[in-house]
Amino acid sequence: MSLCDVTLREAGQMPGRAYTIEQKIAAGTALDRLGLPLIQTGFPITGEHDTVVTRRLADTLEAEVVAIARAREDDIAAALESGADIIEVFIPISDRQLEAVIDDSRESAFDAAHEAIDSVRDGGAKAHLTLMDAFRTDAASVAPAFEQFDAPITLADTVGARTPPFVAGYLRTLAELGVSINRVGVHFHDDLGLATANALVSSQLGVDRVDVSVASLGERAGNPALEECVVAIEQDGDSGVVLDELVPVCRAVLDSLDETVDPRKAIIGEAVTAHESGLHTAAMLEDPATFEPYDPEMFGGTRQLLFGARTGQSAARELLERAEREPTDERIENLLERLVDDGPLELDAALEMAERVQ
Ligand SMILES: CC(=O)SCCNC(=O)CCNC(=O)[C@H](O)C(C)(C)COP(=O)(O)OP(=O)(O)OC[C@H]1O[C@@H](n2cnc3c(N)ncnc32)[C@H](O)[C@@H]1OP(=O)(O)O
Ligand SMILES: O=C(O)CCC(=O)C(=O)O
Repeated sequence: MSLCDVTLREAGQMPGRAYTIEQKIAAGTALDRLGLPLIQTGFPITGEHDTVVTRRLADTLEAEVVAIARAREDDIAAALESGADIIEVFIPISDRQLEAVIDDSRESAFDAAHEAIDSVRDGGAKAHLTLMDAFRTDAASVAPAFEQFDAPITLADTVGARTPPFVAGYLRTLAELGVSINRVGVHFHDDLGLATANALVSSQLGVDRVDVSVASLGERAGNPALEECVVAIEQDGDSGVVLDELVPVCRAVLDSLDETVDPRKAIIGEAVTAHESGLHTAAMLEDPATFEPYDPEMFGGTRQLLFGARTGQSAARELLERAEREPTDERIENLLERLVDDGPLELDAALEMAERVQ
């Protein structure tokens, strides 16, 4: 399974955003440190901005650079002009989107996609196909695309309407209809807060490609969070990314784009690897895994043990022992009082206090 990062293209669609070319180049360059196979950079028909970003990143990144295009000659020409390695042609496939977006039939959309894919290949790029709103389309209407097109096909939950049980059932139905799941890519949105869960279910069922974005940046509620998918996949599998760069790269991308996340954001929030509860810190001094799901350092993050008003006798005793002081009852009480007054303190500062306390 390959992860495709879509941050640059999806984040650029968020209302009010006007990233500069240099911001996107910095973000794309940082992303490349993760060793991702695919980085989607933009939609070149929208203008010079996405064309320049795509061209510069296609010239410099190790990852294959993906540009998107409608199934139209002008879009394909613009995408080819941008120098993208892969051009991802997208067409609507649900009845609702066929009517409202292109006012045409599924057969005509397929015909346009065939022509577009031929043009992409004639122009020297690789072609991928995305079926918009696929997850709101009867599987029997989606399965024929896998017979008709030899390109990799991504199925999009364009409005983020689906749940993990639905996604699993949908992919199994496609398999029963003869589709090889290892040809399927998936693109989810987080409108129900389930994009990451949907991505993981798809990954477990053996899809070929999963689209992700840093901190879920993307249209409306965004996409599966890159950092959440990587850490979750790594619990029992291989995400294929450079693990100890994960947190630094995600933060570098956010900095480049001038985006912030809540301190409590999973994996990359500043607060999510900090612990102050007395029962937890006491046990974590012995064995950090007691109260954490993964070692943050494995992903380039840092664990923070804090000592203050919530510290209990066990942790105070351990601090004194580590500071090579006899943990008498009086000393434990004094240390706890000092921690209430001056805390919360990080481990080193708490140890210094334990060294000095009467
Ligand atoms: C699901 C996604 O996230 S897709 C990406 C969404 N991103 C954006 O929309 C980026 C910002 N958009 C834009 O800058 C503009 O909308 C542009 C440059 C893309 C297009 O602008 P315009 O040419 O003025 O057209 P407009 O936005 O009205 O698009 C409608 C046209 O696209 C056609 N179209 C829409 N989707 C497709 C498709 N997948 N394949 C082929 N044609 C399509 C419609 O049929 C319609 O064609 P018509 O003009 O011949 O009637
Ligand atoms: O991923 C693409 O190629 C565009 C389609 C998309 O973003 C979506 O359907 O949500």
